[in-house]
Parts: sequence; C-alpha cells; structure tokens
Amino acid sequence: MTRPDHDAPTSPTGQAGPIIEVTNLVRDYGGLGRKSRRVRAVDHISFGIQPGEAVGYIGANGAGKSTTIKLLMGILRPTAGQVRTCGLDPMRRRIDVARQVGVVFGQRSQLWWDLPLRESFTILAAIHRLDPAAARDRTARLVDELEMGGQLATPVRSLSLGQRMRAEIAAALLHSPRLLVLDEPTIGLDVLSKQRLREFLVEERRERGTTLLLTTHDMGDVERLCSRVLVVDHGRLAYDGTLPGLAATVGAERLLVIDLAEPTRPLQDVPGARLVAVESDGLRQRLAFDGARTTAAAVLTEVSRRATIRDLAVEEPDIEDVVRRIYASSAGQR
Ligand SMILES: Nc1ncnc2c1ncn2[C@@H]1O[C@H](COP(=O)(O)OP(=O)(O)OP(=O)(O)O)[C@@H](O)[C@H]1O
Repeated sequence: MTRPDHDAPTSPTGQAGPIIEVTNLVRDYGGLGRKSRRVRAVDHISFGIQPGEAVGYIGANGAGKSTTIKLLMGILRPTAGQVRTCGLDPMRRRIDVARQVGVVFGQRSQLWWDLPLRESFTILAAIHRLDPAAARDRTARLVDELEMGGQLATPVRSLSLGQRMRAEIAAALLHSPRLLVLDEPTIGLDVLSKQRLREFLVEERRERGTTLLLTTHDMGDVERLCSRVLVVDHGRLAYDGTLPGLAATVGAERLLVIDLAEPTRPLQDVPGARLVAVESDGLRQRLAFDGARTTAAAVLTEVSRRATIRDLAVEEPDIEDVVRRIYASSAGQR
C-alpha cells in the first residue's frame, strides 16, 4: 500500500482520525558491514489505534516492542512501511508529535536527576510552554492524585523506584497529552504501588479519555487497564483483539469450581466439559470447559440434573499461560 509522503491534508495538526496508524512497518538493525548480521526487529506490522482506546502491546523479550515505540515517536526511522502518530509523520514532525504525546520509557528519565522534583515539573511546563497558572493547577492535581506531595523537595536521584515511576508519569501527563505511551510502567514495583498506579491510570483515562499504549510483561497491567491487546512475536503481529478473545484463540479453558450439597460421584462425561479434580469426597469438583464451544450455563444445567449445586465460581484462564501458548503456536507456524 502506498501513501503520499506528507501528512494527511484533512488533519494538519493530527486532530482527526486514528491516533496511531502503522502500515506494513519494518525496521532492521545492522546488516550494513560485511560482518554485521541484520536483525529484523519489526516485520511488516500493521495496526490502528483510535482515540480513547487502551491497548496493551505485549511480547517476549526481544519481540520488537521498544523498537515499535521508538518508530511511533520518531526516534527511529522505519526501514519500510508507514507510521502516523496523531496523524503526523513522527520523523518529520517529532516536536508536534511530542506536544500531543506523553512517553515513559522504563530506562530513560525525563526528570532532572540532581534537582528537587518540583524543579523538573517547572522546567517541563516551560518546555511545553504551558500557561503558568494552568501548569500550577495541573501539577498540583497530578501531585495530589499520585500522592507525591511529600517528595516535591526531594532530588529525583533520591526517590524510590515507585516514587520515580509516579513522578515520570506525572511528568508525561503534565501537558495533558492525547496519547500516553508507557513502556513497562510497573516493572519492579511492589504490589501496592502497582495497584495504586493502575488505579490512577484508570481514573485519569476515565476523566480525560487519554489514549493509552502500554508495553508490559505484567498481565495484571493488561487485565486492569487495556480493552485490547496486540501480541508481537519475533517482530510480527501474532494477535490483535480482546483479552478473552486471546484466550479463545488458543482454546484456553475456563474452570468451574462447583460445591455440591452432598458427596457426589465424579462428574464425568458432562458434554463440553472435562473433569479436572474431585475434592472432599466429591463435595467440590472442578470442571474445565472451552468458552468458545459451550457455556458455563450449559455445563451447570447438566450438573444440576445429577446433583444439587450449593455454590460455584468461574475461574478465568491464566493469561500468562495463554500468552505462552500464543508464542508456541506462532513459533510452530514459522
Ligand atoms: N540498537 C540495536 N542494534 C541491534 N539490534 C537491536 C537494537 N535494538 C534492538 N535490537 C534487536 O531487535 C530485536 C527487538 O528488540 P526490542 O528492544 O524492540 O524488543 P522488546 O520487545 O522491546 O524487548 P524487551 O521486552 O526485552 O525490551 C531484538 O532482537 C534486539 O536484540
């Protein structure tokens, strides 16, 4: 597919249309010298992200996630294919893109290491040319919501990992970007810090409709924050859809944990279900079923013909396992 090598005439500032549009994107590293081996980090990837979406971009180490993000931000030039971020060519309009996007790269800080945190916010507000009063309000709000009030006088280098990540996110959101790109935002954080950060992001998106693109190895981030997931594997897009759909593509089973009123014979041969475990003399039984082929209701109807159900729970597939199976199945296709 070819596109004119200029920004779409209908969206000179990139306000209309998809917020990210990637078409047949390719990026190679190396391969120029005789001894240098060429690595295809991104291999003909195409996808679009609409304003307001929250998308998890996941894949194993070296799958091509960071390279894709750098291409989206205009840090790297594509080997082939097209990228539009906020409707703009990020290589040619990097500053205009930066005005509309907030980015947090796990390894790279946008804060001034030796200065008190407060100073970083002041400098960033000046760089983004924010109105001073509006910048003060926005900073105060982010500091409040991210519970950073106690750290404003602390030099960035003395912040804990969790505090620094919250500070990075506040810095990325200071100019109220349309798109927030987060690379591994919860890596290394303790459970409580992760939970707080996720809650903040949910709230921020609910209030402002900010589009979110998130790379992560933590499926909890995806489950909590993203309505759509892109799985990249060896530079190729292996899946684009919802999380439950992801589970369905590998035939991942859901589990019904059924508590029965009396000890009951093993619930074998329930159509569409597989008996996984019988516990407490048959008082609790676990049946696995494939959500694409039958429903929990159909399985329960059959069980209730055989015994009285006292209580039940449905356990969703383990998403880490689902992702492992996606990688395994796409490796089989190569
Ligand atoms: N500057 C570089 N020079 C050469 N090869 C590179 C360079 N950067 C990345 N690569 C290679 O490109 C491939 C994709 O790397 P990338 O960093 O995009 O993956 P990733 O999915 O972000 O991995 P991780 O989860 O480990 O951060 C890998 O094989 C990597 O070794």
